[in-house]
Amino acid sequence: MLTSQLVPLLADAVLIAIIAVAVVLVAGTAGLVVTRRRKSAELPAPTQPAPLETAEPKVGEDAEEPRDTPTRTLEDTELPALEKPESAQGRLVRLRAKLARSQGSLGKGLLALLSRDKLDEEVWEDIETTLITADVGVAPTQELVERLRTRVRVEGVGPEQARAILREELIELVNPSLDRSLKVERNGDQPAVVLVVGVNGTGKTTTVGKLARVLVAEDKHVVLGAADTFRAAAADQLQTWGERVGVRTVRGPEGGDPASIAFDAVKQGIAESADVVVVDTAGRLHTKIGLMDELGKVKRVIEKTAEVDEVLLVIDATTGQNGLTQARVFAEVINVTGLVLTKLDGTAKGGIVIAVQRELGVPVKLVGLGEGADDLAPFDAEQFVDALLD
Ligand SMILES: Nc1nc2c(ncn2[C@@H]2O[C@H](COP(=O)(O)OP(=O)(O)OP(=O)(O)O)[C@@H](O)[C@H]2O)c(=O)[nH]1
Repeated sequence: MLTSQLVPLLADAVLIAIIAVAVVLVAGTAGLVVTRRRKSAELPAPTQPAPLETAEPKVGEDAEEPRDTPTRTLEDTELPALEKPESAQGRLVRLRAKLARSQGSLGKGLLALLSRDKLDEEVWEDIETTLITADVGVAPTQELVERLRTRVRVEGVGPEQARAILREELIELVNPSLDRSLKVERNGDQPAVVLVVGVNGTGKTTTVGKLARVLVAEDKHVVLGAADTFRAAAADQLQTWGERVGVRTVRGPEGGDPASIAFDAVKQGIAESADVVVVDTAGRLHTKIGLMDELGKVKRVIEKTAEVDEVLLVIDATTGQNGLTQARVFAEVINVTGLVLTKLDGTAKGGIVIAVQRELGVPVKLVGLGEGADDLAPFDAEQFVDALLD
């Protein structure tokens, strides 16, 4: 009896419990959905890509006004004007005054001594001292004094002859017969390659920049290689030089392998059908064997694709005898084909031109006469001597 009464009661309780659980579950799910909806309402809606306009471009009367027509003006798109570098011819003429100013004491000093009424031993000694002080070097000085003595004895001298004789003998000493032309002509379908080397701070990067201008003035298509990965600012410096005259600079990561950048620059030169690729290298002390060996590697790697036509050694004219030592060591590791004497504007020691050519048997091809963009000139023996005697 009791059981028969309890069973329906239990069944009711179970039913109520099931209904309660069901209600809680439904309410919970609804709550979650609401919370999710709220959260997603707080996030920005995912952006749907705008449908692509597939309209074909039309021509003639069918063509629509380009979307950006009203804002596109000539001023908006104008590129910065490229600089027009000064032509190589006539640079030394312009720079002659600078040369005369810095080297005046050498030329005019010699002329004053040689024009004396009486040329005794003391005067000849003073002539020797003047030449040695101007870094002409001992052997060339003795040679010159010997020749002057002979000519004075044979021809006699007044002030006019003194100038003429001195001019002739100085030109002879600077050697006008040397080939000072830069090898910057394409070899078949390949660009000429110029490698610029030297110790730190001699003016390599500046010289490469200035040389690019000389070449652009000759209508050459130039590519620059920033293989000085040692000095952080060198690549930027070079790129700025290049951009001013519309020349591309190939560069790599800071501290990267200079040989691979040189290689890439030459490859770029070939791809662009350039006339000349000029490669700047890091300044290296001639006493550091590892760095000097690296130069040989840079050259060999370039030679996998192209011939190296010029290796220009940059020497700071203000460093005197040290410049000669550098020249000697560089020439031992790489076949130097030309010398660039920089900072001739900052020293009275122009005699280094004679000394360094003698030392290497390689001609001075370019001279740096200032920090101005066009203050690099092809070297010319006669004009150089004329500037000394001006
Ligand atoms: N007065 C004068 N200064 C020069 C001349 N050539 C270069 N310079 C200056 O010399 C300094 C060094 O020049 P850089 O071209 O940076 O020398 P660098 O050999 O590339 O230097 P590293 O990369 O450190 O080896 C700069 O201040 C140049 O402006 C020149 O003919 N006359």
